[in-house]
Formats: sequence, structure tokens, C-alpha cells
Amino acid sequence: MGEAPAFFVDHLENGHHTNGFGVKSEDRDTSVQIGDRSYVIGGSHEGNPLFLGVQIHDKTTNKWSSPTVLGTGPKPCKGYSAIVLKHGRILVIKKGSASDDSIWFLEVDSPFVREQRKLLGKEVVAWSKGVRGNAEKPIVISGPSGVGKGTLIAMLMKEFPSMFGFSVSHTTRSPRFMEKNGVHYHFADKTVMEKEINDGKFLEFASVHGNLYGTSIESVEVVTDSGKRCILDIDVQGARSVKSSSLDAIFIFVCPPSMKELEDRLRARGTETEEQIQKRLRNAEAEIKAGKSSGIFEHILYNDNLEECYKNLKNLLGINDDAPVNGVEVEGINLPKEHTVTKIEDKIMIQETGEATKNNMIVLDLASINGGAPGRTRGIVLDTVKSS
Ligand SMILES: Nc1nc2c(ncn2[C@@H]2O[C@H](COP(=O)(O)OP(=O)(O)O)[C@@H](O)[C@H]2O)c(=O)[nH]1
Ligand SMILES: Nc1ncnc2c1ncn2[C@@H]1O[C@H](COP(=O)(O)OP(=O)(O)O)[C@@H](O)[C@H]1O
Repeated sequence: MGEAPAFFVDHLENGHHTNGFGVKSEDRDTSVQIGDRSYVIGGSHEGNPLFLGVQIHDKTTNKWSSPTVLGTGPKPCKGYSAIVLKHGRILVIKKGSASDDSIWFLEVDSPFVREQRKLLGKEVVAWSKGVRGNAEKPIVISGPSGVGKGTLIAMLMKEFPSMFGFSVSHTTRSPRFMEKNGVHYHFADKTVMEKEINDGKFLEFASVHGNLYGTSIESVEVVTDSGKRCILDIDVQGARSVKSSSLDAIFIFVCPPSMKELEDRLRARGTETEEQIQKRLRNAEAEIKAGKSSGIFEHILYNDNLEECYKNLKNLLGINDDAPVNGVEVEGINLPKEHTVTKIEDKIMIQETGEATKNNMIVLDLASINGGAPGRTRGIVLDTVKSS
């Protein structure tokens, strides 16, 4: 898909037009055209006033459709500017919104959306909030049951509580003694979880040791929004799905020193029945093989001596004793309530309008944006050009 020409900002003419659902679009709706399709952004999603609506009009069939909308999108507001970017994204700028909620990307044909469309077998679009600066990449940690993933992650979160946040997965397995719902896992009913997977609420999911596990899009967004670096403890199948998404993570596989040691650790943990231990050990061999040879993981760690392994983990994450470790500051983007938007190459010019205007212009440089749905689009550079 080619990039739209500059100055491509299109508000619906006269603001009123009846769509295929018999719903009147209001004058705060905004539409953009990509090929034969118009994407109309405005109103609410499926009658829910908390979610901004997205509808698609196909010129060739003259039909309207309501796509499945993935990710937590912007809350509806008074008006929007929308502009087509390359790689199947639409930049949506909210008028008169809070500074941490002003810049959004609606992905209509990104690799993530294409993948989800195939998976769910229906029309899909996905929201991703735009943030300034570059947060560190999320971390995916995989490895066989009992190798020490949870232990290593707990050490990292304890030492650097403001830097790392854990993506709390959903699972249909029963909670272990000491495991808390919403902290270690969201313990879920199978039917409910399957429905949510069908509704596109999950970034990835897999059947592991006879239970369903999955990472919801929201669980990743919650961590990213807190300015922390997201850690995902997921199996190899899940890691493969994340690898093909736009999450742009670091992939680490943890190996045991031997199968005998793995078995001893699983038994010593005392959380599984003998039958479950046997199942996990059977699966371990295939997981280790896949972990080492699949090309998914750029780092393999051996967890023999725990302290040494933890030190190696910190090293590969770029944490050493000399470097200060802090959370990432989440900076907002303050935009004028009334404005016009124009685009020249990767730069978006936001010009204040209205009576009390000082004619200052805000420039968003999108040349280095990265990440995207599910999660946040990072790397927006912001500049203010003052009128002389
Ligand atoms: N694909 C996927 N795997 C997960 C998820 N959450 C946990 N897992 C994996 O499921 C497996 C079993 O996890 P768990 O029952 O907690 O047992 P443990 O690994 O022995 O602590 C591990 O390999 C986890 O990495 C998830 O959201 N998605
Ligand atoms: N390097 C290590 N040496 C000995 N025991 C370990 C080591 N790492 C972890 N353990 C222990 O092994 C058991 C399994 O670790 P855990 O973190 O629960 O594994 P996972 O999350 O990969 O299933 C726990 O009882 C933990 O205390």
C-alpha cells in the first residue's frame, strides 16, 4: 500500500450520512480513504460509550462493515484528525484530549492485523497508542517447566521494581497454593477464555501441558502504560506467535543443566502431582530442542548456578552495576484543542487554530516510530515551532 499524499485529512462532508446500519454518523466523525475503502472513525463502538467506533465502507460493494477492534482504543471525544501513514496505519489525533491520550494509531493493514485477520477469519483493525521516546523492548522468557523462569523473573522484579512489569497471563489450570488471581495468573474458565480468544482479545495463546494459556493484549498494554519494561513468561509456541507480531521483543530461552536436575527441581517445588511432573518432563525434551533450534531465541541461558544465571540475564539485558536503572518516564503530548493537521513525508504539522491562537505549530516526527499493536507505538519525536 502506498503512502497517502501530503495534506490528506478528510472530514466527512456536511457531517451527516447514513451508514448501512441505519446509524447517523455525527459531524465529529472523521473518515480516511485507503484504496477502495473508507475508514470512518467516530461515535461509539457497538453502542459502548467508552470505546470509539470504527466502520468500514467498501466502494466496490457499497457495503458498510463493523470490524473487530483489537486493543484498548481512545475514548470518544469531540473530534479527530486522521491521516494515512505507510504500512497500513492511520494516525488519529484527538482534539481537546488529555496529554497521555492524544495520539493514536489505527492499524488497518499492518503485519499484526493481517496475522490476526487470518487467525480470526474476520475483518480486524487494531489500536495502538502513540508515546514519545523509546521504551526498552519487552522481554520474552521461555523454557521447560521447573527450569527457574519464575525464580529469575521474581529476582529481576524484586531488584528493579520500577523498571520491570510482569504480563499476567490467563490460564485454565488451577491455582497453586500461594498463587494469587490477577498477580501470578488470571485464572480463567475455559469457555470464557475461548470466547475472548475468538473476540480477538489475545496477543497469543497455546495449549501447554493440557491447559490453555494466553497473553491478553490488555496485559501487555497495562505494563507498557505504566512506563515499565514488560516481561512475558510464555512457552515456545507463544514465543513463536509473539515473534511474528509487531511486539519487537527480546527472546530468551532458559535451559536446565541436565534432565535429571530439571526433574529434581520439579519434584522439590512440590506443586505438581507425579502424573503432572511426568507430563512436564516429557514435554521438556521437545521444548528444549525447539528452544535451541527454532531460531526464535537470540539468547540461551543455562540455569545451573542461580546467582550466575541471574547475573548473565542482567548482562544481556544491558543492566550492569555502572548503569543507573530507572523506569521509563511516560511523557504526554499536549495538543491544542482546535487545530489543523498536515503531513509532509514523516512529519506531521499540527497548527493551532481559533481566536486566541498564538499560531504555534507542533511537529510530530514519525521517522523513527517502532512497536505498534498490540501495545504502544514508540519513538514519536515532538518539536514546537513558535510563531515569530
Ligand atoms: N503461550 C503461553 N504460554 C504460557 C503463558 N503463561 C504461561 N505459559 C507457559 O506455560 C507453561 C506452564 O506454566 P505453569 O503452569 O505456570 O508452570 P511452570 O512453568 O512449571 O511454572 C510454561 O512454559 C509457561 O511459560 C501464556 O500466556 N502463553
Ligand atoms: N539454579 C537453580 N538451582 C536450584 N534450584 C533452582 C534454580 N533455579 C530455580 N530453582 C528452583 O527450581 C524450582 C523451579 O523453579 P521455577 O522458577 O518455579 O521454574 P519455572 O518457572 O521455570 O517452572 C523452584 O523450586 C526454584 O526454587
